[in-house]
Amino acid sequence: MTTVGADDTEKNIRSIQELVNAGLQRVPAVYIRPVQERARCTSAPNSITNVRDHQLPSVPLISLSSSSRQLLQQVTHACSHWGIFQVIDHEVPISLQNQLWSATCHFFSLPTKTKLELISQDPSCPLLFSTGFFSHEKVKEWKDTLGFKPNASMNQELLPYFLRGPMLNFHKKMKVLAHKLCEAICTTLALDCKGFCDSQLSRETMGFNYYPTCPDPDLTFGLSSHSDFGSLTIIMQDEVQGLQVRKGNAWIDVVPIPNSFIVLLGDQVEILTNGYYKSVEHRVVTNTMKPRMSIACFYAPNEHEHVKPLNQFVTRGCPTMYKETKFGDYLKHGFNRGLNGKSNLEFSS
Ligand SMILES: O=C(O)CCC(=O)C(=O)O
Ligand SMILES: [Fe+2]
Repeated sequence: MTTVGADDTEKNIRSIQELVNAGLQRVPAVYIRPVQERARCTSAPNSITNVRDHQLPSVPLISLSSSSRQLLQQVTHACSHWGIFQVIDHEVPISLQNQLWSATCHFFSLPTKTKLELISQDPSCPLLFSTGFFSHEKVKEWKDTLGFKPNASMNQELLPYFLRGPMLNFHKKMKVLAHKLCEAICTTLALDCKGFCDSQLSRETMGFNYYPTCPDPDLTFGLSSHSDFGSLTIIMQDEVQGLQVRKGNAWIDVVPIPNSFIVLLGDQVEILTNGYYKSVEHRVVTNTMKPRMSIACFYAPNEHEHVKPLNQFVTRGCPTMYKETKFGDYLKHGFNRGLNGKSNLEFSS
């Protein structure tokens, strides 16, 4: 087994997966979190309970084939107490999910050089491969990501042949699911569904995440604590546990359930509802045993859209908590600042 020393790995890092496959035995310095930010640290001033130490509630599980009354009750509960739920009976064919998993596994099994060759430099190519979350982040995340940003003028021919079909078909099915979920959420808020969903789901992106095994999971995160910048995120995760959500003072594991999706409320829902529904803080921890993969579909307003609390959520007893902000500026601020809990909401405060 080759040993890759920390010093070899700090320049030009393109793929953490490649370093791990080459036998990396220590976490390189650029991936090491300051002590107070680590997952298991109990001496941090605002330290929160380690999820494994206590008997904690689990993330709500909702069947989309429930009666509409039951469905709305469950969505109301999940959105007002959690900002996250898992759904089953969603009508996204398991065969399509499996096709996309196989294609994604194949992509991540390729050498970094081949991965990069598959991603065209043509500006109309909607794909981007990266390590960590941002190219300029101070401490890197323990993950590699293939980002997909579909748009009307993208050249589909530039998508790698083995990913093209499953990716585009899955993206189409997930849009239908996103609308269904958004309509349920709107109904619980007594809002005009069409206008709300059309604007909040108009910017679509997908992230294919690969979290390699880590020699010392206590030192690093697959993805550090954050809330999503957009409105709604739907995640398909494999059978390897790693995603955790913050509930009060505890981090709770989102336990993998076969043929389910995870639904998360993002910051724009919190802004529009003036904090009535809140975005959920979440993170991904790594492990020494098995790599983890997830596919996240992000829905958000267009970048030119201005977002502010809707009138019906602003009352004398509940004055406006957020100022009007252009979503493009919110996004830019978040990307420049990096992931840090729910702090990006301060930009709109
Ligand atoms: O990998 C996951 O389960 C979570 C991914 C995530 O939170 C994100 O990409 O924003
Ligand atoms: Fe996220």
